[in-house]
This record gives sequence, C-alpha cells and structure tokens, in this order.
Amino acid sequence: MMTQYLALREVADDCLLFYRMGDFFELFFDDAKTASQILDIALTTRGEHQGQPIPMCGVPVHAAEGYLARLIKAGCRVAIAEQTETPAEAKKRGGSKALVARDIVRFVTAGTLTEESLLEPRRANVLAAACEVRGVVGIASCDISTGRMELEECAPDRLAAALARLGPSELVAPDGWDAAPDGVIARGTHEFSSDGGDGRLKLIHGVSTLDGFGTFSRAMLAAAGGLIAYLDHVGRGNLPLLLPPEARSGDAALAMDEATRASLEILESSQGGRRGSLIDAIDRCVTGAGARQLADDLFAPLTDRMAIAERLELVEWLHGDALLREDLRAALRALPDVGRALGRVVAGRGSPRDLGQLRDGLAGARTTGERLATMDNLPVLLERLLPALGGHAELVDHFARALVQSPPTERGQGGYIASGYDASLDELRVMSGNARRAIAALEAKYREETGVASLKIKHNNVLGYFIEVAQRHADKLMEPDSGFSHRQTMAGAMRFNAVALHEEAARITEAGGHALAAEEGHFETLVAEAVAARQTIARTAAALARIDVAAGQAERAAEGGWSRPQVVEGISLDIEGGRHPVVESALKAQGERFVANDCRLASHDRLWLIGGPNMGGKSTFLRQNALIVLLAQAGGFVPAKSARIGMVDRLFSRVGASDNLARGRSTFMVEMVETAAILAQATDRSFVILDEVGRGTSTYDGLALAWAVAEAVHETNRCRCLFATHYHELARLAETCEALSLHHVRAREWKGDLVLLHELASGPADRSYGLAVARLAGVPPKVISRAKSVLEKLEKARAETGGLAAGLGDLPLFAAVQEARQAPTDALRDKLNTLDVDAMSPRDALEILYDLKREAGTES
Ligand SMILES: Nc1ncnc2c1ncn2[C@@H]1O[C@H](COP(=O)(O)OP(=O)(O)OP(=O)(O)O)[C@@H](O)[C@H]1O
Repeated sequence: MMTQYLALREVADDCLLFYRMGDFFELFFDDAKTASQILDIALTTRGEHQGQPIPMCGVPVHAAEGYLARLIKAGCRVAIAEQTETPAEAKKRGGSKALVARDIVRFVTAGTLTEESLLEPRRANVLAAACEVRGVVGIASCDISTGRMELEECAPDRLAAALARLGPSELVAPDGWDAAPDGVIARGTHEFSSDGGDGRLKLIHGVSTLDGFGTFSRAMLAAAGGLIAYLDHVGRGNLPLLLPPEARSGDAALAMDEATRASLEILESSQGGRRGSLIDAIDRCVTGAGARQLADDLFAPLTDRMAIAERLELVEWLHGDALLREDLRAALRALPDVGRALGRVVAGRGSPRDLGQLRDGLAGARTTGERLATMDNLPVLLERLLPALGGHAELVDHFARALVQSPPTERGQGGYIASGYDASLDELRVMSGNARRAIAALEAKYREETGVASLKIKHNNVLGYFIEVAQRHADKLMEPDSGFSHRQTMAGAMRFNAVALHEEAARITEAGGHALAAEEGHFETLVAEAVAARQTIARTAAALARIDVAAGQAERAAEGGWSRPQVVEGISLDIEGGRHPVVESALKAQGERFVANDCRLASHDRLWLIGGPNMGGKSTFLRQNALIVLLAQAGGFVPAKSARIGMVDRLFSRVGASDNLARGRSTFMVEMVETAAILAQATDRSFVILDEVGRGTSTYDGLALAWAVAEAVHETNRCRCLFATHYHELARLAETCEALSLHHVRAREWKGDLVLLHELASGPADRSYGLAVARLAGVPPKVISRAKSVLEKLEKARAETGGLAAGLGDLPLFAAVQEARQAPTDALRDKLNTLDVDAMSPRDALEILYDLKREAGTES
C-alpha cells in the first residue's frame, strides 16, 4: 500500500493527498500534520516507514466537503485519490491479497471549485493565468462556476492593477518569470504558448477560427493556453464549463489600482470582510448571480457613455414602477442559481438537484421574460436581454417530464426520474413495489402458520431480508420440516430464512438494480442535453443577473432618494447634495443625520484644497465624491440630489500613511510610492482624491511634499482633485495656482465645546481645533491644559517669525522651476559626456582638463 501511496504522493506534488480507504479519506506524513492542525482533528499513527511511525489523520467521506472548505480557506490545495475499482474487482484481478487500484481523480483548489457548499453565493470565484510575451503581459481569467472567460493584455507595470480588478483566488504563471506577482502557482513555460492556447480554444468551442469571438493577441492566447493547461491538470483531463472568451480592452473600464480599490473599500472594508464596504451598503440584489455581477460592475466601471446610459435607462425604468419592480424581484428571488448549477453539470459534478435547478431556473426566466415583453417603452438594454430569457422550451419541457419535483443531491438511491416518463422504469418500480407488498403479505402468512403474533420480517445490509422471532417462540421454526432455515442467534431473538422470502427479496434487488441503472441512463442523457445547450443557458443566467442588478440598484435608489446621474464629455464634476452611502447608513442606524455637501469642479477650478478640524468630515467628503463617480460609471443611481459627471478615465484615492506593513514597506514609504503612481499616471480626465498626503513624516518634510505634490497635480497632471490637508500653510498655493481653490469643513466652539457641522464651505480653515477634538476624545484635562500652553508658545513664535511657510514668499512658480530644469544648453556637460576616458593618454587627459577649465571660465 505504501508503494501505491508514495506514487500518488509524487503526482499530488505540493497538494495535500486525500487517500480514499473505505469510508474515509486518510492523510499521511506531513500532510497529516498540516491537516490535523488546520482541521483540529486527532493526529495518530499507522504502521511504520523506514523504521518510523507514520503520522496519520482522516476525515469521513460523507463529511469531506466541510473539511475541504476549511483547508481551501487556509490556503491549501488538495488532491483526491479515489478507489477506481471495487474490492471485488481487485480480488478478481489479483487474488485475495490484491490492493484496490487508486488514482487521483481531481485536485481541489481555491480557483477551481464548483461545489455549492465551497463557494460564496454572492462572490465570483476567479482563476487567472498571466504571462509575458515580447514585453506585453497577457491575462486570461475565468470563473469556472459559471464558465465566464476573459482575455486581456496590458503593459507589465499595469499587471498589478489588472489583477486587483480581477481579485483571483489563484493565479498561475510560467515558472521562472521574474515579474510574476507573489504567491503565483508556477507551471511549465511550455504551457503558455499562444499557438497552444489558440488550438485549445478552437477545439473546446468547435470552431476553426476565434475571430467570431473577438480579436486576441499572442499574449492573451499564451495566457489562455496556461489557464486551460492548469484546468486540465486539476480536473485530470476533465475540463470544466468554459464559455467563448471575451476580449477585454484596458480602456473599456475606469482604471483603478489596488490601493484605490482598497482605500475606497469597494468590496471589502478596511477591517476585511464585506461589512462596512460599498457593496454591502448598496447591494439589493435578490440572487447570488446578481450580487456577483454587481461586484463585477463596481470593480470595472465603464468608460463608454452609451453603455452607461443604457444601464441607467433600465434602472430608471424599474425605479419608476415600484409595483413592477416588486413583482420582478419576487420572481427572481424564487429562481435557483442557474449559472452555478450549469457549472457543476458541465464539470461532471452535477447532481439530479442541479438538473432540477436548471429546469426551474430556465422556466422562471421564460415566464419573467414573457411578462416583461408585454410592457410598453422597454429600455434598449432590456430589449436586448429579453430574447436570452426564452429559447429553452424544449429542454425545460423535457426536464419537467423527466424529473421529480424536488430531485435529490445524491443519485445513489435513485428516485429522481419522474414516474410516467419511462414505461419500463415504471414497470421495474411496480415489480419491486409488488415484491415489497408480497413480503408484507408473507409476514402475515408466517404469523398465521406459526401462531407467533410477534414474528417480523426485517432487513439489514448483511443478511438482507430475514424473519425474526423472540427466543421463546423459536422452537416451532427450528423444527426440521417447518420450512424455515436458521440464520443467526441473537440475545433473546432468532433469525430465519424461508424460500418464498428469499425469492421475493431477490426480485426486489434485481428490479431495484435495473431501475437504478435505468435512472442513471436518463441522467446521462439529461446532462448531455444541458451541456450541449451550455452557451445559451449561460446567456440566460447572465441576462437574469443583469436584470437583478438593475432592479437592485433601482430599489436602493428608491430607498435612499438617490438620483440618476448624467455622465457627459468634458472635465466638469458637478455634484449637488452628495452623500456617502456607507457613512450615511451607519449614521442612520444610530438615528443621526448625514449632512449632504456639494462638489463643483471645472477646468478653471479643478483642485480643491480642503481644511478643517479632525473628525470634521474631510475624508468622508473626498470619498463620497469618488464613490459617486464610481457608481455613476458602473451604471447606477447615486446618493446625491443631482450629479453631472464628466467621464473619468482613471480614479485614484490615497490616504496619507495608511498601513501596509504586510508588504514590508513603512507607512510613509507606501504613501510616497502611491503618490508617485498618481503623479505618473493621472491625466486631465482623471479624478484624484488625496487625503492628508505628507502627514507620515516630519512637519517640514510633510509640508514640503504636500506643497510640491499639490503644485504638480495642478500644473502637470491637470486632473480634477480633492486634497484634504491639515497644513494651513498650503492655503498660500491659491495665490499662484489659478485653478486651485480653498475650502473647509465647518466647526464651531460653543461654550467651550466643539460642534462639528460636517458642512463644506469655501475659504481657508481658520484653525484646526486639534485640542478641542482631543478633549472630545477624553484626553485628560491636565494634558489638554499643558498642550494649550505649548500651543500658545508655538503660535507666538509663528506670529513673530512668519511660521512654517515664512520662507516661501519668494518661491518661484512650479512651472518656472520645471522649465529651468529642462534648460538644455550645457556645453560642458555635453563635452564631458563625449569623452572616452579609457582611450586617453594621461597627457591628453591633462590637455582636455585645461580646455574644459578654460571653457568654464569663459562661460562664467
Ligand atoms: N457629512 C457628514 N454628515 C454627518 N456626519 C459626518 C459627515 N461627514 C463625516 N461625518 C462623521 O464624522 C466622522 C469623521 O469624519 P471624517 O473621518 O471624514 O473626518 P476627517 O475630517 O477626515 O477627520 P481627520 O482629519 O481626523 O481624518 C465620520 O465617521 C462620521 O461619523
């Protein structure tokens, strides 16, 4: 057995090996140690290997899914080795001592799950592959639980942002690729070939060219090759559902890097988890597929005005008709997750229940589509989606006839094919039913014959059917001509067989076996039918999800009094009465009111510098405007009275000195790396929010950096920007930067207490109220009064010297400095650069040095 185990262990590579032994999956050696620790199960030993006891632990097969889920969550991958023959077959093959053959039938990995219990219903599960071909990075991604596949390419420095959008559970990349992100699964370089990828895709989709699906570059195809090869490997040659690939162009989506996504807390809050995130505050989808689509939309808002307008039109249509919306959502809520059921069926892991879900989901989709089609003034997007909701009449009808109302998840016991569907199956069932009735009749007959009223016919897995009487009544049955044969003596009872009983029992087993085989045959046919229709079924699932998203957005908008934004060309940003959806919900839960604020940026006033006290609402204001842009371009209503948004190409959000210690960078370093990225990438169509940049270092350094960054954003990037800061000194930038204006969040001190109004007003902040906030926070009065006297001294010194920014009065303009830096004429430098020092004799060198010195003299 050890030889077989070790051979499989070799194939399992770096995965934990689940080795099937009867009703258990056993783990040995280090696997056992790792798994027992993660799963908190007993670690024992079994036998010896090289003189040492072998560590072992095991999980029961019937409960394996739960254990797998925990292992996957803990970052493990698992290889499942099943018995590929029965013990009887093994005996027939190799005698009584033959070992049952086993093989790895599947790898269970985070990115390749399809089981309902292992997946989160409201979240897509993405597997991605990336590789580089001649300086271009190709990325292939898929969600095998629904079959969606996308190919894209980007410059190497945009890989991190692209992956941040996808958020893959697993990423595969060629072995030895220097630029591969951390934590990738390395695979053979030969798997990432564009020809290979092209060939595999054509084969999977049965086409001779991929042109019908889109245009795919070499890098995209190479990544697709790597992705498919990995799927092949983990499924042991059994490929999951893959729909035709879609090409995603980098410009089609509003670009956001990882730091921006994290800081805007789009899908996860900064504490981790969905609670407190944007999606948590706005998701009103009633289906898992809808919630997954919404997450996708929020992670990749659009930059195509027509497409945004189409989504908005549908939301508005549903917003305007509350009754229709309610009906529609009730209908959608009742539907099963068609996409994921299809994923399991195509992956060969489908159950009768999944087929039932396809039947019910597709039938529901058709009814919903028919209902919507009768309405007037259908939005364009809905008109386009409606045909996808129907078109499965034949399949639904067939499945409805073939399957019982609620098919089971297990098919071992049968009973999922409806009666009336197959006459011969019905007959088999009647036969086994008759035999069961015959057995009941036999019991009555035997009671009468023996006069033992308590005689019973029972069944167990070892004996099959048998007759049981109490010990004291057994004598009659033990008589030689009684017609009963003794089988077993129990404490207080005896068990017997009889010829007639044996015959009826054989009839039940035979009919039952044939019935099971017949059901199995029908199951295969139904699965094949669903697999053949996979593309249209997936389209139905996608259409349902899109409608659910729109209805959910409309519902959220109605709940919160949100409005339809206008997304226009140009670089204005005009938000009236904007609110932060997450903060507003949190305040509402405490019975408090959120104060709405306006934001009006335009080409002549594109950089707002925002000051004011701590806790005054600066960060909230910054983020709410970024979120409103994001929501609008994702095609949803926004929490504002009105919003007119000049389309944003890139969105950046930075918070000063946020912690990212996991990456081994200091907080200030992170802040600067992120700021550098903005300065390098923001265009005049971008929108940037900078929250207290520079606060992570000393006052002078911080002020200097904040000053220079604000100037660069104003002069070079020329993007729309909200810049929150505590440095009053920055206000002086308004004197030189014509498109920069000053704003502050209002506060008042009333009877010694600080009152934060959370209201934005124009003009510089008068003071920072830091001590008042500290008092609010409960800093002891003694410390506050000490701080007060220190502050008085500092302020006096500032008044005398002109303060931190005293020397900045004669600072040349940023633009002027830039020009001076670029001054090209430096003859001496040019000359020095042309010298080949190695080829010079000492004498020549001296000569040239004299020349240079002379020249320098004339220049000065
Ligand atoms: N517009 C608003 N209406 C009502 N309450 C608000 C508003 N904005 C912010 N708040 C409340 O004030 C708290 C602090 O807001 P925020 O973090 O935005 O302040 P800040 O000015 O950025 O503070 P700091 O300078 O300390 O970072 C929020 O958690 C929220 O409870």
